[in-house]
Amino acid sequence: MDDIVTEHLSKSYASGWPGRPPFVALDSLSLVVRRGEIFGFLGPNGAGKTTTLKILLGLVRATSGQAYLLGQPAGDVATRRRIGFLPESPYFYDYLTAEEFLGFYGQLAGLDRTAINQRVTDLLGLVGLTEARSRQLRKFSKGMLQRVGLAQALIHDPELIILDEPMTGLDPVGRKQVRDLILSLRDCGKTVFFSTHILHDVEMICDRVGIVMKGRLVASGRVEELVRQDHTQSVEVVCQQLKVEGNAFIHSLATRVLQQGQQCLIVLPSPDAVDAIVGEIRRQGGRLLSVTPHKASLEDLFFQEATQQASRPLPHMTSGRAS
Ligand SMILES: Nc1ncnc2c1ncn2[C@@H]1O[C@H](COP(=O)(O)OP(=O)(O)OP(=O)(O)O)[C@@H](O)[C@H]1O
Repeated sequence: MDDIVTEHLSKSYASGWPGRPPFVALDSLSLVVRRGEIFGFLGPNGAGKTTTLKILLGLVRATSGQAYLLGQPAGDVATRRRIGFLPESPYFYDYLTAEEFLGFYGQLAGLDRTAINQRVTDLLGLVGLTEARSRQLRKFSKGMLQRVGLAQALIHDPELIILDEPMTGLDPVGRKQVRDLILSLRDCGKTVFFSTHILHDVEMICDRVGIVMKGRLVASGRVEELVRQDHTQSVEVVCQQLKVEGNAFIHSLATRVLQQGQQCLIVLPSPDAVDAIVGEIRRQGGRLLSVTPHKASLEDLFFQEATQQASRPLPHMTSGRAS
């Protein structure tokens, strides 16, 4: 079962200037988030992440394309009750205590007093804020606020949880706490869809990832699969007692050659040339010390896509209506 499906989702914003074409924030974005998985929606600033999330939640209307959540069209009111949402910059009522804040959202969700009390206790425990139950939110750190915000998104025990940049602005400890929370939500059978521009968080916890750049989904899949697709995997060969200067054969195969004293580092663009280089090192009387494949990371893939997208002109609509 798929919890989120988007089909050719596009969104253009009116430019606000007469004669200037609308700005295309989303360009035919199709993705699928499966039940019970953690899906990271990764992209740089302005890529269209928040726009996508707002469309999913029915807060913004797509210019074209379809979006379904839990099998129903995005914006469906009954389905909204089964979804939890943490916005990028949530507003906190400073003078409420954590308990009052969550109680307020419990009331909005239509829970009765007994259910609210139980839920608030459970959630404060889950997010590690039991001790701060009666403390006003104005006395909370940023990390604590983010965790109470997450508790707010979970007050009605939703099946699908959508989080907009939940780790942004947190220190490493705060980020780990939020990551652990997301993992524990998956353990409880929830589906989590979160946007971020922090690669490390995606690599650490996501089952699958979608990379969005300039409104387009440029890659999607399991992190290992995406990285494997990347053919730029390089290999570092380290050897001794080899004079590389003037060796045209080595220079023709290597992307980088560094001689430091007796030691020499040869970087190859792919594993294909390893045999030839090792043979040449031996022929020249060198001593092979190590051959280390450099596994391409999500970061490499991200930057590769970013560089390609940067050379693409900004999307503008030439016709059609923006809303
Ligand atoms: N209401 C709006 N009117 C006009 N342009 C908008 C509007 N909302 C967003 N945009 C533009 O659409 C593009 C995508 O914005 P969006 O907020 O979806 O990106 P994002 O990936 O969430 O970025 P960030 O990580 O900075 O929050 C940006 O260029 C933004 O300036």
